[in-house]
Parts: sequence; structure tokens; C-alpha cells
Amino acid sequence: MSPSKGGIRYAESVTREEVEALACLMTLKCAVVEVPYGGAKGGVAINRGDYSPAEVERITRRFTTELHRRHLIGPDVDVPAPDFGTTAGDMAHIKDTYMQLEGQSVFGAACVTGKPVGQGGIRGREEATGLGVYFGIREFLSNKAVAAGAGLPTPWSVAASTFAIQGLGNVGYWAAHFIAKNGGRVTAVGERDGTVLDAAGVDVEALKAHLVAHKSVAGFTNGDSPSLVLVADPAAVLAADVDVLIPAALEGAITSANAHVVRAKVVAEAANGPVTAAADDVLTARGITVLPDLVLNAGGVLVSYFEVSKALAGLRFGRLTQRAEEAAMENLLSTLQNHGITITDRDRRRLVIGADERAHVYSGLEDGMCAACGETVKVAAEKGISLRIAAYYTAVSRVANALGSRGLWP
Ligand SMILES: NC(=O)C1=CN([C@@H]2O[C@H](COP(=O)(O)OP(=O)(O)OC[C@H]3O[C@@H](n4cnc5c(N)ncnc54)[C@H](O)[C@@H]3O)[C@@H](O)[C@H]2O)C=CC1
Ligand SMILES: O=C(O)CCC(=O)C(=O)O
Repeated sequence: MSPSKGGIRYAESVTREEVEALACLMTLKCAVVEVPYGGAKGGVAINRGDYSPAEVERITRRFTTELHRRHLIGPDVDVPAPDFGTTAGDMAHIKDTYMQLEGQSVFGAACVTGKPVGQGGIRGREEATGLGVYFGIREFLSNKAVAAGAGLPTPWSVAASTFAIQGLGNVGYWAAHFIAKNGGRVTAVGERDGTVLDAAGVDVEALKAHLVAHKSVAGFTNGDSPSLVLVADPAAVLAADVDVLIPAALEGAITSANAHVVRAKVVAEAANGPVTAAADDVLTARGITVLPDLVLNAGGVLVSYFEVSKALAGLRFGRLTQRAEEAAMENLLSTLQNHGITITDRDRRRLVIGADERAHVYSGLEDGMCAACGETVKVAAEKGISLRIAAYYTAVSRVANALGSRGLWP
């Protein structure tokens, strides 16, 4: 199925088999959130920390050139995006290289997503996967049967729950940011060189700033919190005593060898494939609910799809409608006022807001995540299967329907 979609990762451990498996997962992920793309993935086996920014740029541009020579990149072929170890800046270099090679095609910006906004990116893509993880956890656990099945209180609420996060990169940071913004307490964060534990709550913004500045959790004080504990073992986060554990680094974090240490009631797969099949069996046998990656981290590709649509239309979402929506609301409020209803300046400021690009993206993201979670829960209940199998069932059915109804010619 083409065009295809998926991220490019820079990780020393990346292998061809891993990329092939992740590409397959992307096909199904696109189907789950109704993104009309096939699946793809790319990888370069480097640890970017070993190279200067100029060297990483050269690697990125050479990699893009090789993709181009093999006809493996382009708006109607394959559209890469960021993944583990890659950034918006790398996507800008991919776009620029592609545009140089293609002779500045007007649709060139649609050759890659996750670009900086100034390079034709879309507002909201940077945080999309993490925000989608937040929406997904909220939607799954707001379902009474799912929450009760995990041994959580019903009704469940983010604000009354505790969270542990493995990996405070793009996905992990934004998931933590929106969880904290909505009142949830993040009490454990695991990074490359250690785990930060604080029952009173980890200040996610301060920890992120510390990691950016020092590339290490060492020396983090959490505002001199007396309950802070720093542990040198990055895997200690997996044993945190929380309601929801969010692995958001690499695949294979939870295996049959360590699944027994998990104390969370729910494992929310923000990363791709963080729970091995054998570990899934152990967690399920222990009554721990797994929210599957296929649905939970699909917000990234969904908003990437919005970014491609923006590039192909050559127009920012909301540009034609924002002011018109505000004028319509102004008219409505004035009419109400003429009929004797008092509208305060505060009401007016709150109500007269047309949807800008970010508002459009958040709306589409929330809608897509709610629909995918709802369908997954419905299929799981109807067929008496796990959420993961239900997500696969929906995705495989959609792909089969698309291929079957297309037929075969010549
Ligand atoms: N970026 C995206 O839009 C999407 C990413 N994903 C998946 O989410 C996962 C994370 O991706 P990103 O956040 O983009 O990568 P990233 O490179 O921005 O962040 C990864 C983070 O994990 C940390 N990390 C590495 N090894 C660790 C360990 N052993 N313990 C704890 N932390 C460790 C890194 O230091 C880094 O902060 C990957 O599995 C990726 O495939 C899935 C959907 C979309
Ligand atoms: O945004 C995209 O196109 C791809 C995101 C991705 O790599 C993933 O969902 O694993």
C-alpha cells in the first residue's frame, strides 16, 4: 500500500529485522486511526551523541540521498517522520535534501513530516504522540469495564492517579507534560542513567530542563524535595508502585525476565513494542492491563497525516475560517446582549476564539484517539479478547477490506 508512513530512528541497536517489524506495525497503526497510508520505517545504526551536529546533518543528508536514489522517498512513495533518536531538525534536513534533488517541487514539503513549523511543519506535531498517549490512557481507563478489570477505581480519573514514565524524550516528555497538566502525579521517571523517584511528584518540566542541560539525571534536586530518591538503575522505574506505567523508550523493555517486577495496574505502551509477547502473557496472568502501542501511540502518525494534507493543500488549517468563526460568535453575543442578556468582557474573551491551526490539530487528534480507543474497547468486549488482539483485529480487517475491495488487475 502506498504511499507509506513511518519514522526514522537513529539507534546503535537498530537492525533490519527490527525496522521490518516496525514497518509492519505501522501498516496496522495507520489502519487503526484511519490514516490512508501503508507502513514503513527507517533506521540508521548510530548513537547520535557520538557525533557533532554537523556530522549528524551529513549522515541525514546522505541517508536521504540514498533513499532518493532508490525511489524510496516522496509524497506519493514514502513519507518519513521522527522516531527514536531523530528530531524536527533532522526532518528539516531531509526535506531540504529532497527538495534540492527534486528541483524544488511545489509539493516537496510533503516528503517528510515532523518538520519545524518554519519548514512547512504543522503546529501540534511535536507533542502529538505524547498528547495522543494522554488522550488514549484517559479514554481507555474512563471505560468502567477496562478500569475495573485493571483493579482501578470507577469512575477513574487522571487527577487521582499516579504514573511512572520510562524515557523522557519526545513521547515520554509530552505524555508526562499533559498528565501533569491535567492533575496526574508522575512519581517515577527512568532515563538512560538512572531513575528519579518521588512519591510527592516529580516536577516534569524541571527534570526535562535538567536532562537537556546535563544529559543525566545525576544532580537533579526536584526543588529540594525531601522525598526525592535518585537510583542509578534505569530499570528501577519498571518496579515503581504506581497506577500506570508508561514505557516510552525502546522496544523490549519489559520481558519475561522482568515482568514480575512490574507493580503498576496498567502498562500503557507509548513506545513501539515495549512489552514482549512472553511478557504480555506474564502481565496478563498477573491481572495487569496492557494498553496496546498500536492504538496508544498512533497520535503521531495521525497528526503527520494532517501535516501532509497541509503541505499538499499549501494552506494552514484555520487560515480561512478563524476570523469568520470569531465574527459569527461576536454577532451571536451582540444579539444576546440586544435581548437583555449580560455578556461580560471576560465571557467575550473566552468565547470569541476561532480555531487556529493548533486547535484544529488537537481536535482531530482527540477525535481520532477517542474513536480508535472506543472501537478497540468495543471489539474486545464483543469478542472476549484482549485490547491488543482487538486492535489487531480492527486493523487487519480494515487492511483486508481495502485490499479485497480493490481487486486485482491486470
Ligand atoms: N516520535 C514519535 O512521534 C513516535 C515515537 N514512537 C516510539 O516512542 C518511543 C520513543 O520515541 P521518541 O520519544 O521519539 O524518542 P526520543 O529519542 O525522543 O526519546 C527516547 C528517550 O528514551 C531515553 N532512553 C533511552 N534508553 C533508555 C533506557 N534504557 N531507559 C530509560 N530511558 C531511555 C532517551 O534518553 C530519550 O530521552 C520509540 O519506541 C518510538 O518508536 C511511537 C510513535 C511516534
Ligand atoms: O509520524 C509518522 O509518520 C510515524 C510515527 C511513527 O514512527 C510511529 O508511529 O511509530
